[in-house]
Amino acid sequence: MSILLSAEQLSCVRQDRVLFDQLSFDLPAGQVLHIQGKNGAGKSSLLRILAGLADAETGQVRFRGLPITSSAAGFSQHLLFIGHQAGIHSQLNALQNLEFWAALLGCSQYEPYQLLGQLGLAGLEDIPCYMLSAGQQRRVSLARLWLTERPLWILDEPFTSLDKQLISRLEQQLQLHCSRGGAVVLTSHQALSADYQALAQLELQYRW
Ligand SMILES: Nc1ncnc2c1ncn2[C@@H]1O[C@H](COP(=O)(O)OP(=O)(O)OP(=O)(O)O)[C@@H](O)[C@H]1O
Repeated sequence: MSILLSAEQLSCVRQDRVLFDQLSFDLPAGQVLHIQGKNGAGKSSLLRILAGLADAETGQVRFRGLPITSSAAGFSQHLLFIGHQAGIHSQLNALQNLEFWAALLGCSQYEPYQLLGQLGLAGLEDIPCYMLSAGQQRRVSLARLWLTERPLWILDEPFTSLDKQLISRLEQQLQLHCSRGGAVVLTSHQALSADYQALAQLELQYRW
């Protein structure tokens, strides 16, 4: 399998605390990398570095062999990053958020009502997102995963606020993405339950 993403000797310091040091790994196409660790261990910091949103103290990140800093704009075309925040426009409704992302992600072949139905949002299409529950807002946010062909997904706590049914549906989508040659880096405090063709675990130890 070809390597999509490589972390090489990454070190990260926040508030004079070394979160991780000399961290290296490869993420092949088809793999899910599940990053775990206690609160404050540095999981989100690592994801932001992998996504090119923050700098490491040392080391570098490569996408398909090239440093992501060599073409940040090019790299971002291959990446879907969903952080802690839902990242939705709260004044817009679910349908309008979908339209925005579909345009941004260059997706023209999708059935918005069908997708929202799949995500358990049927009947809620016209309500401004700020009126939705936390789990419903998370569902709207995750709709992006059904709208993109970008190969690399970096997802910070994607299962937060989701009920069991949606967790299962999301895991199916991750499996499908990997079977198509994509790869996923995610953080989660809970174990993954689907049967992934390639699943790697990385535990970040909390350092004082
Ligand atoms: N931008 C920043 N400036 C200063 N300190 C930061 C910054 N971002 C994170 N930190 C610190 O780095 C440490 C790790 O934070 P991070 O969010 O990466 O942890 P985490 O493992 O994702 O935690 P959680 O499981 O609670 O989400 C924390 O102590 C935090 O206060």
